[in-house]
Amino acid sequence: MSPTPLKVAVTGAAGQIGYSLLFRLASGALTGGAPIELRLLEITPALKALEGVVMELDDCAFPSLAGVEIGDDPEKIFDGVNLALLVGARPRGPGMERGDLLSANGAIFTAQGKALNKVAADDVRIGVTGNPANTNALIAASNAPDIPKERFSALTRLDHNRAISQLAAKTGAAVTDITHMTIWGNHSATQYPDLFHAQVGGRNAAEVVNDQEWVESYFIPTVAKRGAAIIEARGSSSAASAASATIDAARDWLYGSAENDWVSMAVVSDGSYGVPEGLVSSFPVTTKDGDWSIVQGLEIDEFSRGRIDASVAELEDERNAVQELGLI
Ligand SMILES: NC(=O)C1=CN([C@@H]2O[C@H](COP(=O)(O)OP(=O)(O)OC[C@H]3O[C@@H](n4cnc5c(N)ncnc54)[C@H](O)[C@@H]3O)[C@@H](O)[C@H]2O)C=CC1
Ligand SMILES: O=C([O-])CC(=O)C(=O)O
Repeated sequence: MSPTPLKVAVTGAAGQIGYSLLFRLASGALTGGAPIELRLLEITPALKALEGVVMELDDCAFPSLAGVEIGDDPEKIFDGVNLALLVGARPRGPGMERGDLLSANGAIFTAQGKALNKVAADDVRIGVTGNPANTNALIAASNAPDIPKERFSALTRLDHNRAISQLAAKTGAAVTDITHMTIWGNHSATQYPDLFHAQVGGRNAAEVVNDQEWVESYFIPTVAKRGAAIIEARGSSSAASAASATIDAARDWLYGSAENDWVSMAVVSDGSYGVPEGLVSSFPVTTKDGDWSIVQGLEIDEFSRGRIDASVAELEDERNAVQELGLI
């Protein structure tokens, strides 16, 4: 008998990220080919477009796709889901920061948090991609009091992957030689991609690069502002790379991160590294069997401390703003 399919909800399924994400999920990229059932949530006016996407999913005849359900009612779509990928939200346009989306998108995550609280499976994990991702995860978690807060995370894996790619290009190493990369803080222009703990072929990345000017003036801003550069070039925000990172993050969370390495995930802070408890902030984490733990004991020098603190201060401002809006 084939195993019970993993029930995965995707919100905003008719959007640009959805158009890449659904086909990767259905082809087995998350489950390694084990059966997956897709539960796709959209707003009512987008359901017709979503029907077209489902026709295309059918036409791929993916062996691992065990079923697809679509709808506009979160309580129906989230019923019994083991994983919810919350992608659906308005993207930013040119000249906007992701934080500008707080009030527009915050309400979506209040309603979805409540629905997940009511109907999701007991083992549910919730990954938030929709921006501003960290604070949307905080909103969803705050509205789902029966789901442990550790089950919510926000996506900084795209930033993590961007940082790996930039470091590989600079050093001539293969991406597979880059390990121990960390994104700290918010998925925003204040994020801190940290080269001081990263490694290239087992050697300290900052020492291999040996160019603090490149780190400060090129590497950090290129990674932190990559989303804006893509919007500028493409006219719309990153989609296929965001879908790919959403899968990388979910796969590692459910099935475990690589031995002798770590990944970046925005998770609820327990106070580690001076990040106030309760904020959803990106940390170096290892994952195993659906649980994550923050890597402990890393030395944080003055430069890194300043960068982490600046991003965390922005997260505190976002938390205050959504508190004032009554969303948490
Ligand atoms: N964390 C990250 O690394 C990244 C996050 N993003 C964010 O992901 C989000 C989605 O991006 P795109 O797919 O490009 O946007 P899009 O506009 O193409 O698609 C969003 C979809 O969400 C749907 N939607 C809106 N409200 C909804 C609701 N209440 N329930 C269900 N669906 C709803 C819309 O109808 C639309 O089809 C944006 O907020 C974007 O900024 C994008 C790239 C990277
Ligand atoms: O920049 C944006 O608005 C979309 C996004 O989050 C990213 O590409 O990192």
